[in-house]
Amino acid sequence: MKLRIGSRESVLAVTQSELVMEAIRAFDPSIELELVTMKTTGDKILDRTLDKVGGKGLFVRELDAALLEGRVDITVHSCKDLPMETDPRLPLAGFSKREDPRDALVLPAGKTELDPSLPIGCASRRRAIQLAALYPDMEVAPVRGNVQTRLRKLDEGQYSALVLASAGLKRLGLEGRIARYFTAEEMIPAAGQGILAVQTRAGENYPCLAAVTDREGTICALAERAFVRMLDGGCSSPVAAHGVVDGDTLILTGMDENGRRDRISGPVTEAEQLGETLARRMKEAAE
Ligand SMILES: NCc1[nH]cc(CCC(=O)O)c1CC(=O)O
Repeated sequence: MKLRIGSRESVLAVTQSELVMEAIRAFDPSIELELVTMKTTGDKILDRTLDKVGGKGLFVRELDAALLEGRVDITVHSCKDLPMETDPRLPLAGFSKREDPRDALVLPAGKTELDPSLPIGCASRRRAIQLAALYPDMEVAPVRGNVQTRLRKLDEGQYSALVLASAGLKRLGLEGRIARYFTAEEMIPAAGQGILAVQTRAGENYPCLAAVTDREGTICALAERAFVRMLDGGCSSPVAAHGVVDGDTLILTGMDENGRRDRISGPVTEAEQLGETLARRMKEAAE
């Protein structure tokens, strides 16, 4: 059997797809794996922040098309880049074990302190809202591009720091660049941050994907995504959600677009309902 894996072409996306390929290979070494990389709209438009480009799923559209047209068999995504609504023709077949979900502060190479005369580079409204509370005196300016591009802009002196996902930095072997971790309470992560999602075509069944799928990753992805979906937040909305599994209990913390926070807990078997209930409760409180 041969399996073609569709991925964005950034170093991080390829590294993540290789993690999935390794798990599949360990599960069944007889499966022939081929990585097919492509640029997505989100990779091509680099001069604007993505909420200005509009439209959801800027990092997935081309991969969805390749999957629908049969040019690839599965696609690998950062869960947090996926739109909250999924095309019934392209179900999410597995969520991985979660890498560190926290956001992190990265300083320019050689620096040990924030330069107050330069902005913190961050293109996500979710991060910007929470940064304002953590660093009330610092300016925030947008930065785009893949992780390597952003780090280059940082090191060239355009920013005092960047806020990036620890997960991406760790997977790229760049953990050493992290100057400060924000706890998930200080900065609630994006829904699905640190989790990989595997997408397939409806009707296809790949038993090897069991090797990629993780119980806690799945519970958190489902609950966090349900929360954001119910609040009507896309992948570029400032809405944040973070789940923690403790035995059979899920503790889910959410933030709405006004920066209000709330928390719910309940059985892991009701992950999506907990996300929806928390969102409904926060909507009502905001009215
Ligand atoms: N939006 C870009 C993106 N998508 C996934 C990650 C990191 C990996 C992850 O969170 O799973 C990143 C980079 C970042 O936010 O720093």
